[in-house]
Amino acid sequence: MTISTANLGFPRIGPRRELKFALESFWSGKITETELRDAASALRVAAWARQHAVGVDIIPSNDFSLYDHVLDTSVMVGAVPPLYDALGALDSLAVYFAMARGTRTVSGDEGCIHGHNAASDVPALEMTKWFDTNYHYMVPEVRPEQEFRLAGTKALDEFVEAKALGYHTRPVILGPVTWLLLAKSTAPGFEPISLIERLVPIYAELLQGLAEAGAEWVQIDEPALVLDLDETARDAFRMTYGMLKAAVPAMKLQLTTYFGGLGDNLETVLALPVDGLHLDLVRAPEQLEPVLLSARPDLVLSLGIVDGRNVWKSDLDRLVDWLKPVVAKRDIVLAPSCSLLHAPIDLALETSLDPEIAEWLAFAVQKLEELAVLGDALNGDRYAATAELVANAEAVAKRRESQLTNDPAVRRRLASIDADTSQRALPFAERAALQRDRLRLPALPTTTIGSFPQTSEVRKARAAHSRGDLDDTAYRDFLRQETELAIRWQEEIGIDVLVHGEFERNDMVQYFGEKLAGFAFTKAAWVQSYGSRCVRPPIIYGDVSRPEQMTVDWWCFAQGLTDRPVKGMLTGPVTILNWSFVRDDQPRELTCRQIALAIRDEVVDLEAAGAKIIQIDEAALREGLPLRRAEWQGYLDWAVECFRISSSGVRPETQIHTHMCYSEFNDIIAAIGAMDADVISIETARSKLELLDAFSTYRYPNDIGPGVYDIHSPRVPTVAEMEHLLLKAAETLPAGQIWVNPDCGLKTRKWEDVKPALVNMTAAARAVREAVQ
Ligand SMILES: CN1c2c(nc(N)[nH]c2=O)NC[C@@H]1CNc1ccc(C(=O)N[C@@H](CCC(=O)N[C@@H](CCC(=O)N[C@@H](CCC(=O)O)C(=O)O)C(=O)O)C(=O)O)cc1
Ligand SMILES: N[C@@H](CCS)C(=O)O
Ligand SMILES: [Zn+2]
Repeated sequence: MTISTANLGFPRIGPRRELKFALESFWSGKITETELRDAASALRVAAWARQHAVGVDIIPSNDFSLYDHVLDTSVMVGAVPPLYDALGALDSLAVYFAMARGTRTVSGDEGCIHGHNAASDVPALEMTKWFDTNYHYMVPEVRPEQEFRLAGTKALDEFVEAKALGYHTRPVILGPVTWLLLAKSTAPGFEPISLIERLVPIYAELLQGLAEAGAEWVQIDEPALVLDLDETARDAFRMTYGMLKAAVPAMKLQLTTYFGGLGDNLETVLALPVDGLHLDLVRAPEQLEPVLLSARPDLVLSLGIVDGRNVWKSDLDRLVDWLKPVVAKRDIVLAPSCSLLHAPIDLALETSLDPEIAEWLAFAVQKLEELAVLGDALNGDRYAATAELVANAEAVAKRRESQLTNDPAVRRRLASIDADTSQRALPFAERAALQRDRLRLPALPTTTIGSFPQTSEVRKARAAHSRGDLDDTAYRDFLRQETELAIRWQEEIGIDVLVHGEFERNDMVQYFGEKLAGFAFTKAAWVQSYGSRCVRPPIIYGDVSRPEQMTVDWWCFAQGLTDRPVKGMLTGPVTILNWSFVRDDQPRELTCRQIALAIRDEVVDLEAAGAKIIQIDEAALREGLPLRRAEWQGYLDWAVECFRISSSGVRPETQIHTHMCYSEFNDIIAAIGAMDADVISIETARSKLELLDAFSTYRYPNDIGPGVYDIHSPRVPTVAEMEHLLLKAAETLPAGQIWVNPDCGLKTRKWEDVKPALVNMTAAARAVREAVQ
């Protein structure tokens, strides 16, 4: 029986974020298209060389993208909405980046995503989260009259590019069914999946081209197969793969699933005429047994056994023991559970981690090395792999036994919490009365979500500080100056509840990761979030606690400058958990409860320092929902409890806010209600407040700040527009329940956009106050 190793996708951003810098230079006119394309090619070449050097047998191509692979697929099949027609050829960079970022005739702005300004400008496509990851894709848009054509040659070009270098790759393509299931329709009631028969011939043509160029296998990603699917979607899978196999019999198809188990889709999948099937055995190890029982003997199984979504070394001995009986019976491919897009590239670049912790970790390159060792070990060549297996076993054992992961005080504290810990002392109505008396805010109070523009001066100062070129005092003074300017300006334009601006924070999760015990943070472990934007998720390796205050000094400084209330500003436990690499040696909910207690400590200290309002952001609570509906309630129960643990240590007169972006609340509105925040600010501007229906139908009792200003666009909303939205909100909700704020934080915007927008927002609030009182 043969055993080979495969990769499903390599990180694209580059070990030193070369793609980010090339893109941003191109967008600001500093480099040409040729220079951008050269930089992209250099990254692909380096990635192939690296994977080859590590010993991966099956190396992917077309896993690279200049912005997003879902957008690449839309362009490939000619699904470019007519809005972009005038901008150039369908496969031109002008059209591609217009779809990704919108166009803008005013000053060049790297951060000007998702927006447009002048009448001739076009908006970007909608952007949303890729399954349950922190990666965002551009939502495909289709119409009932949609026609497709093979409009892009990227998959073929990259296969040929690799081949010319001597790498015989397996091209990766996003499958047609998943692409359509992710698409949105411009016509109400029209189901994009009904276009499947028109789309499949384009894929057949692509496969034919790849086969003629010499490709033997193609990896077709269909992660939708791990979701709850109806019969229409299952029929679409049957029809698609039947048609593709019949059209291009010579091409071997590897159907690739990840982010979960096939569950009730298993029977459908095993009946498809594909040649290979990839399973995510990290998320769903239990599916191996039924697959082995029922799969055709000639179906090549690709076993995703190395975690592509986390940073821990695999336990190779355990995997060898588990897989030995399997490889004795059939050909298999060993692979990461999913594309390595979601992992940082190379642990070797990370020079300042505690060596004890570094020894427990594997980033993308190290994960591929693990596969090579496993391949050797399972190929009967245990001897060749012995040294690596021994080293791996030692590292795994050291992590298991390490004192660093275990803090008895945290465990004792967690064991002592009871129902009161997650319960405010009074119900909302009574708290609200006390808060009204104390805060004396006008009707429809104005506020913002927390961050103000992270200008390049702010980032440069922080970079200089961490390099040691700017001392602590100079850095602190610089941040104080920025904070003071922000406070003065908010007072000047008449915002009612102020924020300090978050200038001291590199990121809303990483900042806390750097201050909490049990977390390690990295310097170079970037993971793409969208386009050129990246994050460095902190690594939760041990029991979490808060050794010292994290935000109180900054809040005190800001509050000391003004008589108006300044919000304390924290990231909530669920969001910190969902945007970190989480330890895999205990349930996630246990880690989340530990974070919740740490955040609670900060909330209590902010109150003791005098904060009357404290915001605990839970931007990632909604997106953390499991992919299968049957698992939602279990997650929501502990997620809501964790938020409540973090927010319930304060007196009734202290007002707790929360904020959620990417809000699609209809199906979880009861859980949002159960969080019992005094005020919730949500993203609504883009949906023209449609989201408020969920709150009004549910009779959400607490206060709500529906975002009236779409911060994803540099466009300055007019007073009339925001007035209209507020009046519309007042038709749906009692005016006394409404706050006035933007959709989200303003860190990616520029001051020149933010200032007029917030001036208009306060004017709109004043006008509506008069109208509704
Ligand atoms: C709300 N969002 C967030 C998500 N996840 C998070 N962990 N955080 C989030 O805020 N998920 C959903 C969305 C995703 N949205 C975004 C929005 C913006 C970014 C972004 O801007 N990322 C920055 C990096 C942010 C950061 O860590 N900055 C650091 C380091 C800055 C840096 O690059 N410094 C340079 C030197 C600077 C100079 O000289 O100019 C260097 O180190 O070389 C900081 O500010 O200190 C990005 O640039 O990609 C991400 C997700
Ligand atoms: N307080 C954060 C929340 C973003 S979701 C900010 O304003 O950037
Ligand atoms: Zn937000």
